[in-house]
Amino acid sequence: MSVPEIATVVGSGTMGPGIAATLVRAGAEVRVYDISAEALARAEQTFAFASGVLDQVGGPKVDGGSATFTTDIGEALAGSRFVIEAVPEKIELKESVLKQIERLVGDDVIIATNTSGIPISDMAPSLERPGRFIGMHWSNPPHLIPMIEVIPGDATEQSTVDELVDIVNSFGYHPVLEKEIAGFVENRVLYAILRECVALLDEGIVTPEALDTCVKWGIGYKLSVIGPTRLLDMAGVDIYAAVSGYLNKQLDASTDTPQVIKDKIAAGELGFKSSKGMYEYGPGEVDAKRKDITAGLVAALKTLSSITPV
Ligand SMILES: NC(=O)C1=CN([C@@H]2O[C@H](COP(=O)(O)OP(=O)(O)OC[C@H]3O[C@@H](n4cnc5c(N)ncnc54)[C@H](O)[C@@H]3O)[C@@H](O)[C@H]2O)C=CC1
Ligand SMILES: Cc1ncc(C(=O)O)c(C(=O)O)c1O
Repeated sequence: MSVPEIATVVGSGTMGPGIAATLVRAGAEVRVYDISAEALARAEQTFAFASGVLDQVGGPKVDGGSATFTTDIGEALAGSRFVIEAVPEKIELKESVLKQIERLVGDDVIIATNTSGIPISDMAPSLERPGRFIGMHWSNPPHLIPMIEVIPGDATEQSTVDELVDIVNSFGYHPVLEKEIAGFVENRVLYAILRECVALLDEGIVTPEALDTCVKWGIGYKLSVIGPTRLLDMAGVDIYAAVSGYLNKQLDASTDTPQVIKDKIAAGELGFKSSKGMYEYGPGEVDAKRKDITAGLVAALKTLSSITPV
């Protein structure tokens, strides 16, 4: 199966435009919908940027893809064969948007959610046809991270799972089929790392710059080639037993969002979007960092795609 001829992206903030660019490159006629005209205007620009990045990467391209941007949900969903919801991570909002979508599409249309980790079965009861509802978790930036978690809920039909796996394969991404669990797999791992990182910073064990160097070169570089399961074999399962025996009980085990992060939110220090977060950014610096991150990911994607999978 190829990517559906007509697809709709609902919610066009950080994730929507890159998702749309990926689907368009795979040949789909994509309608991008958002309730906010301002968000859509920004999305047109980020979509164009993401499409340019995909040209730079130079992967397979299917002719005939196109994108239109609209604040009219009926227009966005008319004739659509596949819908990906990417509105903010609030369950009540998602449920109401999902219901709205379901009323406007055919019975056999797949409705996927890009939730970062809300269990699919928690949202499914809001739908009349939960069999066609499924988790499709893209990673940020979605046009450059070629892995998508596919998460069926209790009521998701097997045909929905199979079709989504085919769709993900059709644009050359790696589908990762998982059993349902809060946070799914990627964010459980990422948030275990981030919890420890924030604790180490808060305790003054390491500076932000030194932490980033340590994790990027000591862990990220290595894991981008070998993966954690293989890493256990390379290090030795006996080493893991020896170290985890004394270390696991010392690791941060807090269950709430750290106070230092709550303080930053209260101060409006949200990161790139407010020019101050964990770091502070001078004029033009956020754009420069975004460009460097894109260039780095493009180079790494090309290299990692060309090496033997381990
Ligand atoms: N930002 C990230 O790194 C990642 C986010 N996600 C998930 O993807 C989803 C979207 O995240 P972001 O793009 O970061 O959010 P965002 O806040 O940047 O964008 C959400 C967009 O949805 C629009 N919206 C709000 N209510 C709407 C409605 N009723 N109908 C249509 N559009 C509506 C907003 O105007 C906004 O443009 C969330 O569930 C998030 O957890 C998943 C992977 C990575
Ligand atoms: C900090 C953070 N949180 C969530 C996600 C996600 O995948 O949902 C990401 C991401 O990189 O995609 C993230 O960086």
